[in-house]
Amino acid sequence: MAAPREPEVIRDKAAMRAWSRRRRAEGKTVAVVPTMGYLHQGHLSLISAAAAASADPVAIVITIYVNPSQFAPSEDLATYPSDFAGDLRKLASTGVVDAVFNPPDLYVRGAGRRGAASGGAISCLEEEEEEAGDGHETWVRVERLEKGMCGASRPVFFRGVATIVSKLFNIIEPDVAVFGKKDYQQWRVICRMVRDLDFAIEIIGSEIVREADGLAMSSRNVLLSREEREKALSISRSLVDARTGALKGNTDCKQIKNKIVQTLTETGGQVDYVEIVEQESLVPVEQINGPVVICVAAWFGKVRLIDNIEIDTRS
Ligand SMILES: Nc1ncnc2c1ncn2[C@@H]1O[C@H](COP(=O)(O)OP(=O)(O)OP(=O)(O)O)[C@@H](O)[C@H]1O
Ligand SMILES: CC(C)(CO)[C@@H](O)C(=O)[O-]
Ligand code: BAL
Repeated sequence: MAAPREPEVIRDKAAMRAWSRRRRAEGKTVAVVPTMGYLHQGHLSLISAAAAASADPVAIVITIYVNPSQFAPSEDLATYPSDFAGDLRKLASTGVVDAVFNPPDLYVRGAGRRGAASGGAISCLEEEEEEAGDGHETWVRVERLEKGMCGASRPVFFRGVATIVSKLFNIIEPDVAVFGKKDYQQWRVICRMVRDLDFAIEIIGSEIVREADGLAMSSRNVLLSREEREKALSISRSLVDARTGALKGNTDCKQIKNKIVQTLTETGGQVDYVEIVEQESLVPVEQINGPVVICVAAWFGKVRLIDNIEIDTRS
């Protein structure tokens, strides 16, 4: 384990790009871990994956930026948890993080929005509706992969994610970027975007880190009441049961999905979706007979949680 070390905090994009270029000139591999902050052990596991990404010395950059454009106006941008000082302490304790990129705002705001709203709790969707001005208007879309699952209930989510990740890639110019498989569809969307747009960046998908009782770690978990958290354990339990069943031959997707929906509903969750899809294409399947992933999103109280489990009945 490395000795604790304070990372450098960089807020300006030109300074970030210059920092990154200096590290590359020193012969280092630059690895980035994009996050929205309120860091937990899941994020720290991505940092470990970044540190192990190359035999060359690795310069690790964590981005902490709550991207307004991936939230629709009805979503939880305003209540998204944050604790920058706590995040810095956790990052320092790893001893391997070199820089934190924490910009105040990464969007050019139109004339009507300049000043007061900059960086605040405002969705770019709202801005588009309110002004047809000179603000940000360029979007990256991964047209098919963004449509189902989380894309169905969060209409601007993947457009916002693909756009901000492209911007971060253009600013930091990393060699490697690490994403968690907890956000499975997001990881696949980024992989496809990188392939299609020829970003010269290796994308690493890192395994889900769970609490001891199985709950997938997530920044939003802090918003759950004790009762909601207890009920939310039904997500990981039902996924593990489905996997165990599938490996024993219960491979009918309709039955598996119905069972998960029933379990989540009976424990007080409100199901957004349960889907069983091919791992890479995210195309829904009717029968499990190859590498698939079961993806779930469900509300417990006011908190929407996602989780998934990969299954390959051939292995
Ligand atoms: N439990 C986890 N295991 C592995 N990776 C994770 C885990 N939780 C988050 N990540 C990854 O960390 C990166 C940053 O995610 P983010 O900052 O949104 O945290 P989060 O815990 O997913 O928050 P949210 O509550 O918004 O879902 C993403 O690539 C995400 O997949
Ligand atoms: C990738 C990301 C940092 C883009 O804002 C975000 O969606 C997240 O934290 O998963
Ligand atoms: N981890 C995904 C970020 C979001 O839910 O907006």
